[in-house]
Amino acid sequence: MTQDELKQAVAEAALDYIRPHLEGDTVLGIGTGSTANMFIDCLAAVKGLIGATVASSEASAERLRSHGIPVYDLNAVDNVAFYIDGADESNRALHLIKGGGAALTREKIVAAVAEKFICIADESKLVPTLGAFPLPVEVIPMARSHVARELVKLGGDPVYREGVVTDNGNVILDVFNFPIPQPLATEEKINNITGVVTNGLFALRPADVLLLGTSGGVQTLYPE
Ligand SMILES: O=C[C@H](O)[C@H](O)[C@H](O)COP(=O)(O)O
Repeated sequence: MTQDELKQAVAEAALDYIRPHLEGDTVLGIGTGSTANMFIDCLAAVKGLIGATVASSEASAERLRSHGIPVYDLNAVDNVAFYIDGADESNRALHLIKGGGAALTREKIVAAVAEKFICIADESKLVPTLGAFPLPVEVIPMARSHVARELVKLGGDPVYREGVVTDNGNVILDVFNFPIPQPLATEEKINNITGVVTNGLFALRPADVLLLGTSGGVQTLYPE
């Protein structure tokens, strides 16, 4: 199976997973990226079963609206039942690296609010140790050089993602050559650098379930 076919399979599996829990007023959190886009397209077929969505990026909000699916401001909802999103990497504890599409901060906010975070990914994303994928860090623009120097002190090799401005008006540093054996400690350490908005590690709030697309079918993984 191609990577796109695996992503389509997990998007459909996510819909099957949440469908029995949908009530007319259920609010869903929707992630960002190619896998989340496939989920949005699946959701369109059952949009009458949900109340509304909140989106982790302007791009996802636009795609949801194009299907006639209502998108609310997060401040206007009391509860988000499920957050469905992809990832750039996951380990077996379901700690993730996210932000390849620069949406990490809003993704982290919606994930923090959600009762259950369902991660959807193809099998290439499951790794023993996080960090082969460069870790995205969202940074206030004036702090870029300072944060880069601090990331070098932590042992990484930060690279400015040229030409990218986040939905929040900030910039991204991608940290290369930075294996992450202790995601919780690393997430906290990087977030403590002045000028960092947040980093793409989701360890303090990991996924609750990973639907992993493999050539043998979709596997349902829980944190180990
Ligand atoms: O900022 C982007 C997000 O964290 C995405 O969830 C992540 O990059 C995975 O994207 P894709 O589903 O396109 O591989």
